[in-house]
Amino acid sequence: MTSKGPEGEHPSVTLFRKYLRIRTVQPKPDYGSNPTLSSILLNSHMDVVPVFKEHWSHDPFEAFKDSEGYIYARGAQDMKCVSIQYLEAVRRLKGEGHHFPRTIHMTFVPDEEVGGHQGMELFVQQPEFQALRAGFALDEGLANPTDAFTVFYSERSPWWVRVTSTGRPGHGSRFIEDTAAEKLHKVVTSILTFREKERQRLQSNPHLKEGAVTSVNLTKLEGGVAYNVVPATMSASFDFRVAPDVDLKAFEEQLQGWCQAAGEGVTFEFAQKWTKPRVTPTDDSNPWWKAFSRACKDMNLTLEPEIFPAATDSRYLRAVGVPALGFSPMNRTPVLLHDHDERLHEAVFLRGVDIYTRLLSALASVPTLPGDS
Ligand SMILES: CSCC[C@H](NC=O)C(=O)O
Ligand SMILES: [Zn+2]
Ligand SMILES: [Zn+2]
Repeated sequence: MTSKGPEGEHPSVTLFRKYLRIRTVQPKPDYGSNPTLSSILLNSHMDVVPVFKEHWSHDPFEAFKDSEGYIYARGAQDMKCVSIQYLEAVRRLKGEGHHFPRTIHMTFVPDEEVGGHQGMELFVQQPEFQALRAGFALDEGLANPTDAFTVFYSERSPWWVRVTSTGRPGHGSRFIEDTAAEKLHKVVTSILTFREKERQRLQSNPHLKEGAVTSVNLTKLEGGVAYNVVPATMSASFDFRVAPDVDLKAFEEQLQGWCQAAGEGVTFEFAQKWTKPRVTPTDDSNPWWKAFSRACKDMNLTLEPEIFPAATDSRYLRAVGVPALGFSPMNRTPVLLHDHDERLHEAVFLRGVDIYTRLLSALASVPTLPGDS
């Protein structure tokens, strides 16, 4: 028996008819694609963050679907949804027999959640990456609880800073001068004062979104050996997320200034220091944005362009000159990445496949650009 297509036609006949529709007429045959054009890169990371199983309503690795259609799992939003949506959209386009001028590549990379140092950071330096000839990339975004979809055109730079303070040790019963703790306290106060200023700046200006200001959190305090021993060294660790418009040299000098003002023997070191923030233009000067936003408009989707508040692999792509947008098509969905009970409604997931299908057609059809060889 031969299987029949949706309209009862033999699939071989359907394929034959699709081939006939491609206008390969001499003297200007349309072979469908143009491998000299730069490609579209669809990136997603495979790793997920750890879970606190006891806080979950369902096993985070079972992908339980409740009676309403919510799928619970670590990675449901960040970002296994996107990986499968890419694959399904490409499968659909291939199944429908589409051919586009530009090649679409998909990358499934490791280690994004721990900084991408053995993942995308390394990959973009390899000849295999160059060989993809990526002209534009899509990567992850965030859910949006409203009807709109958020799209990210830049990111804040992660600066993970450890401040170490050294001072005079001694017996815990005495008023010792110049202790590590009091100097560290000064630095902590300076940094938390800066934090409050940025928080206020964000709060008082409705036009500013989270990613447009610099955030910082005190995330670790270390030092000390016993109640009655004044330690000679103590440290405080901070997670800074520096807005892309900040002068990074001046910002580092500010850090230096806070440490110096606290006294002798206060130094800082970096555990992460991103210094190449890039912005992908979101106006019609950027043909990729034009195609992306146009396709969204055609689907009646409302876009909210923003700066990604944390860090993704997009920063490595943008830094090597590949314009990138961070987009996870999840509207009417609370932002639950890295949270307990991370979940996604199946209808939102499926609509995402439709959205990518349209977006990919538009992006892979962007006509020849000056940069294309
Ligand atoms: C400094 S690399 C850390 C990358 C991480 N990415 C996702 O959460 C983040 O904390 O933003
Ligand atoms: Zn992610
Ligand atoms: Zn993540």
